[in-house]
Amino acid sequence: MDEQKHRRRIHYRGKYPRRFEEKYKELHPEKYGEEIAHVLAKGNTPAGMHIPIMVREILDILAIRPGERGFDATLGYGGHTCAMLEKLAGKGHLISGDVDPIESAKTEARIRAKGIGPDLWELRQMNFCQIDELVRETGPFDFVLADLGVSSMQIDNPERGFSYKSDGPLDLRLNPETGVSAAERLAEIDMDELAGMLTENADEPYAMEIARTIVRERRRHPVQTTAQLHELIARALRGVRLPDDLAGRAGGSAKKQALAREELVKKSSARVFQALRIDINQEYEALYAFMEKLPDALAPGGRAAVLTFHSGEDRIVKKAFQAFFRQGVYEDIAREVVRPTREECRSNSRAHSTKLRWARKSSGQAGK
Ligand SMILES: C[S@@+](CC[C@H](N)C(=O)[O-])C[C@H]1O[C@@H](n2cnc3c(N)ncnc32)[C@H](O)[C@@H]1O
Repeated sequence: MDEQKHRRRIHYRGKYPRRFEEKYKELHPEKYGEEIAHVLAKGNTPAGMHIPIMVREILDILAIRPGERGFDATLGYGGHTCAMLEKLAGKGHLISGDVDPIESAKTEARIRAKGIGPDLWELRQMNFCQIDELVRETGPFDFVLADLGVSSMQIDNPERGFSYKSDGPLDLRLNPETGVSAAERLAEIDMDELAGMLTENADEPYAMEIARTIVRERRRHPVQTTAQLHELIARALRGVRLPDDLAGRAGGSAKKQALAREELVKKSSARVFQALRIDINQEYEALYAFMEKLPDALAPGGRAAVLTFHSGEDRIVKKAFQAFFRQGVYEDIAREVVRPTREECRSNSRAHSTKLRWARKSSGQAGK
């Protein structure tokens, strides 16, 4: 009995693990293979990993042949990079970029541990909006992939502040070594600009209520953690009428009404975090520049695929592909957005909102 208690104390300090590293056994795949398989079977992503989305569709579109040269603009956990490297079959060259120095270093170590050397694969810590500078050095690519947004490792790590689900500093920078954190941004932005940002970047229906509450409350308590921001969103929504769909489901039951309000706060929180992330990382500006520079980064006949996760991103990608197609720069583009299969969405809950678009550069075109 005593021995059992003693063993418990070693495994769990207190009823709940206090640190991210303790909570997630999945962070040590070598020790906890079974737990990881269990998490995957439930359609969830094990902590510290990212499951690549629409790999088969992307490989079909990019039609990579051994000997070609490519650029993966968003390395992340390296799932797509590894799938593309397999297609190269040891011949050709792939460069993978990412702005995040923290996760890139870990991914690089994992890829090098597979015995893949710099002659075949290189990492660049860079923003993909600088693709033109890269191409000046390397020459144009036969294939380019961009899988936008954030990786599961970034979202799941409370130290990065990407999610309200566990408390941590309100940072949200893809590269914490530069720029301002979300906490710093929230300390100085004025109310109208904040409301505008929430509407423009995430279609937040309660943008003004949330902006007003944040600006009023920050005088007394600067917003420095993810939990504080979540609490302010909940406070801002306390007085609002439940939208019809949630109210209808809740009916007259007080318990169901409370659950419906929780759901409302959860949805708004997800949107507010998304809007802030887009703002402080200047994601729309980066994507716009990337899409503008992409034609010159592709060799004649070169293929590009872009995965997006919300309507703001998809709009920029769609418009750029269509505009260059009309000019004859691309000889073909996706007429319809490509979506993940139902099976993929079931096995990876993070695939639901994914949209894939592609373009092929005209064979006769060197530059735009
Ligand atoms: C969805 S994840 C990519 C996952 C990856 N395809 C995989 O298989 O693991 C998106 C990645 O893009 C990076 N990223 C986002 N915006 C970027 C930008 N403007 N330039 C470079 N990397 C960016 C993020 O840091 C993140 O690692």
